[in-house]
Amino acid sequence: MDKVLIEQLEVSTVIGVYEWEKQQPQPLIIDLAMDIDCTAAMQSDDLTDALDYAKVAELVTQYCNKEQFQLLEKLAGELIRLIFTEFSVAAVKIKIRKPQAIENGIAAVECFRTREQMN
Ligand SMILES: Nc1nc2c(c(=O)[nH]1)N=C([C@H](O)[C@@H](O)CO)CN2
Repeated sequence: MDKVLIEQLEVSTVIGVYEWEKQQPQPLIIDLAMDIDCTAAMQSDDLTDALDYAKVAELVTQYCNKEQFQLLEKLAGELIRLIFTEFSVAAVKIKIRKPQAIENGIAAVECFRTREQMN
């Protein structure tokens, strides 16, 4: 299966379990890998036959700006659901890094779901 990727997308969102984390946004870095058949775009050279990664990046950024969750896992699941709703992709892998979470490393979650698994 072909993939369209977005790597190291920087977003800002209110996220965290603790009260101090709920007071202001913090940065997250998101990697996305979306399974999609690129045959039509290969043949036509037309963006309307492709998954427009700029539109996915804009949607994800805007969603993070306005929503608020406690866990990275919840945000990952909601972003996967949103991408399946808006775009014709067969599967999504998402990795969300939270650079400010731990002092001496970078915490992250990585989730993969097919469209069938989300139905
Ligand atoms: N698996 C997870 N563990 C933790 C999360 C999370 O979202 N998923 N979040 C926190 C806190 O919000 C932490 O980032 C504060 O530093 C702790 N563990």
